Amino acid sequence: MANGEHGAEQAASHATHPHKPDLLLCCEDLVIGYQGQALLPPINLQVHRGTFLAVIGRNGSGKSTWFKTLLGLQNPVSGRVYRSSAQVKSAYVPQTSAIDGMLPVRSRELVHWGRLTGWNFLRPFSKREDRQVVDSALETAGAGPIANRPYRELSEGQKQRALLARVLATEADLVLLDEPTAAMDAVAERETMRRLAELARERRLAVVVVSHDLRVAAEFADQLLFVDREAPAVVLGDANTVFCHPAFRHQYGDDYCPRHPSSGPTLGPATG
Ligand SMILES: Nc1ncnc2c1ncn2[C@@H]1O[C@H](COP(=O)(O)OP(=O)(O)OP(=O)(O)O)[C@@H](O)[C@H]1O
Repeated sequence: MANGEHGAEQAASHATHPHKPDLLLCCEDLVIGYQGQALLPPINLQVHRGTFLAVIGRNGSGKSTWFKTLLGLQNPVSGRVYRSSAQVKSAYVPQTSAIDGMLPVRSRELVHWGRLTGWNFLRPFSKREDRQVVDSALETAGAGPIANRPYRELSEGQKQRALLARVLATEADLVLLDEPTAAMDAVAERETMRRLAELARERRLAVVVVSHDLRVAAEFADQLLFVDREAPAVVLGDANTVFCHPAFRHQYGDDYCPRHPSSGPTLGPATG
């Protein structure tokens, strides 16, 4: 997660957007990349409360870089990221855990820390409300049974659940998860994605997840964002729109597209 490329440009890339109900975040002609070199065509999209967006694409296509740019950890090459208000609270679980695996804490404490700021972490479980939120987050993430186990003794998939619970306990408006199910078995992955979709709807959160399981992503996400450096292309839409796009079929084949179209939209930058 560490990134040394903060700069003066960063402040300019985040500004308050005129109020719109449910709008949390907006990318406007956002070009992501490094050292001024674009990785992808411009990204245009809006992230609203109550929605679940899955980001898909081959390795190295720029998914994590987009997350880092949304979070202000990486400067855009050009374009803007707007938040609808300065109060929009984001939570992020990076792809490779930034949590030290040797930390001598139980999962429950790790989740509780997600709610604390400053030195408060020295006063664990001070409020009943905190305990309830932590229990609910552990339950939602399917981490209830491992709540009292030391984090360092967990399997990778169990660690992912504990980290997911930690993010949920922050009660953020916008939750960004970079491959949260990568180390889970197929049953746990489906269950986690289902819970995330429910969470988005019930708690009016925006959940954005990077996933390499295309069918599970399509089953639960409201929209897919497909990014591809080879075409290059950025395609936003429902599963059929994305899976039948020529750039997607070029990478993943025709099997995902129910129409198997012989011709489709022109290959190239496509933003939604
Ligand atoms: N700090 C950096 N400086 C320069 N290039 C970088 C930096 N970090 C990543 N890259 C490059 O940017 C490209 C996109 O990387 P990114 O991690 O965003 O891909 P990804 O889609 O998340 O991949 P994966 O599915 O493998 O996690 C890659 O070619 C990567 O090598």
